[in-house]
Amino acid sequence: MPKVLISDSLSPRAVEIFRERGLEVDVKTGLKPDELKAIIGEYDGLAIRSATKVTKDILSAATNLKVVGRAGIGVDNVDVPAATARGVVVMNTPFGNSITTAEHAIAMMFALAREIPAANASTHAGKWEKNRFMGVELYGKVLGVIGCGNIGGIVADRAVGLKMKVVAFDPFLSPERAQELGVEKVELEDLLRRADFITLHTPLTEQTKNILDAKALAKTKPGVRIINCARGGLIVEEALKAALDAGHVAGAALDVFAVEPAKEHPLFGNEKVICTPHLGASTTEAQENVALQVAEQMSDYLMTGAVVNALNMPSVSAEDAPKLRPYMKLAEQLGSFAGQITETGIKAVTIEYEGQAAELNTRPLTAIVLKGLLSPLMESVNMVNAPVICKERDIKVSETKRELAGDYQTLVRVIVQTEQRTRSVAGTLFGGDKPRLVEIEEVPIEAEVTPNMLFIRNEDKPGFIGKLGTTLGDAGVNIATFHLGRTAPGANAIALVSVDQAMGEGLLGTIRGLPSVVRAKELSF
Ligand SMILES: NC(=O)c1ccc[n+]([C@@H]2O[C@H](COP(=O)([O-])OP(=O)(O)OC[C@H]3O[C@@H](n4cnc5c(N)ncnc54)[C@H](O)[C@@H]3O)[C@@H](O)[C@H]2O)c1
Ligand SMILES: O=C(O)[C@H](O)COP(=O)(O)O
Repeated sequence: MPKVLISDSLSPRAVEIFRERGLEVDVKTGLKPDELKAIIGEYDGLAIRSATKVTKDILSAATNLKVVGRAGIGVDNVDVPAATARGVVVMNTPFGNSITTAEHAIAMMFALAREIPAANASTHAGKWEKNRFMGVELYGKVLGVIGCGNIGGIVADRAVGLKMKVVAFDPFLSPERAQELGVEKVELEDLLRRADFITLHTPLTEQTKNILDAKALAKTKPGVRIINCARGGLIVEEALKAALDAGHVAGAALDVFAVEPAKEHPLFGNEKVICTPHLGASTTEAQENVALQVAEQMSDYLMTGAVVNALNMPSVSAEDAPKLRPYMKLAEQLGSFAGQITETGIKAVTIEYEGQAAELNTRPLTAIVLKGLLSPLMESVNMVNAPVICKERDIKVSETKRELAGDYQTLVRVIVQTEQRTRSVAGTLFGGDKPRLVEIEEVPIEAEVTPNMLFIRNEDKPGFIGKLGTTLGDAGVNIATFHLGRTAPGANAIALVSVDQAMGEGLLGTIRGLPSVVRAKELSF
């Protein structure tokens, strides 16, 4: 039974779902990195929010881990490349808390405009400072949205409803989407110059880090108010402090900080600054959503192989997973076969999908072909890291699809181009779910893949089969099945022999010495 650890505070719905779906689950929040490292080896899945840092060091001890599920959006607390290298799927819940976070940004904007936190504190203190707090209206003001994706888009929509003029900077925002949202797509400089309020909604990346630095802040409109409910690190906090102190920035509302938890901060105590402790996603609705989604996604993956919302693996829907299962087996066998008969550096791999196979979601199939292909050549390869390894090694991977069936209703062919030659192997499914090899190096053959196999390329001459049978018999190796194929009488032929045990190099040497044998290779699956 797969075992999951919940290491951050998640709605109890997550535990219920894991248990209902047949998984064992432990909840241990507030673990120190060393404590997490000491126990992570026990778990197949790790469910987190933003507090747990899934570092390379933690992953190095995660010997059984298959999936990290982020109940939320940002995965900057997960070393995704390190997880990918170890074959760990990283998934998030991209929409579950977007409305909640957008509402927090809007609440922060109102709070800034009317100084609600300071007015609240003053009133509670019995001061009744009616003349001290003079706000500004949002009506007719320009809101600059930096990053207009899910959350930025919802904020823009709400702001349009408040009769604000919304300008958005987002290189990936299409003109159609901008029009649909009723926002004007602008360059960053333009946004900085025009906005009365600026709200940030990008992920933290190399491009967005410090996007509001001293230079950018200097270009903003005097009296601008800034809201950050995305990630600390987008604003240079010292530069913001200087701009506030100089009176250029009228106020800032921060939900996120460069270092979290932020227990001390140069902006704390500044009455122009409103702070919340990373509460953007903290509503009962959003937490229910993300806990439920992450638990379902992780359970699906661990129990059925379905992949949804993964950042480092192609999606496989719960509906597709059973359809793909026999193909996954076939694709892995073909990849492994091709990998085992390939002896020199691979330059390119093409996977051809014909007939019914061409109608499938082929990305996971291609990923597992690559896993099969690379496994004989290196350790610790899986579907998650195989495409990355190919990229790193300059192995060009391509897919072709032909929906018209040829001799078989469904066919997958793996073509491997090495420095010296091109080799191919193709297979089909008999009866819809039984993988069969049907072609090796363009020679038709029909064979089931079994754990121990002998692959021979030979000249098509009389006497060869008898000699091979005798050689195997003399060595005490039982033949389970024997398949032959040739392109034409007397031409190059192939023998694929399924044997009941491994053979070893000594016996293979004898087989290679038999007349007519061009090449012999022991294969294991
Ligand atoms: N405070 C919280 O509790 C909280 C909650 C949820 C999400 N978040 C943060 O909000 C961020 C946004 O979430 P989302 O769901 O809207 O993500 P999203 O991917 O839907 O949107 C991000 C947008 O940023 C844009 N973008 C990327 N690079 C950019 C750049 N260099 N300049 C301008 N725009 C750029 C993208 O094109 C995209 O449209 C998340 O990455 C997460 O870090 C915070
Ligand atoms: O990226 C997110 O989803 C938010 O930052 C929420 O983080 P949290 O789950 O730690 O509240």
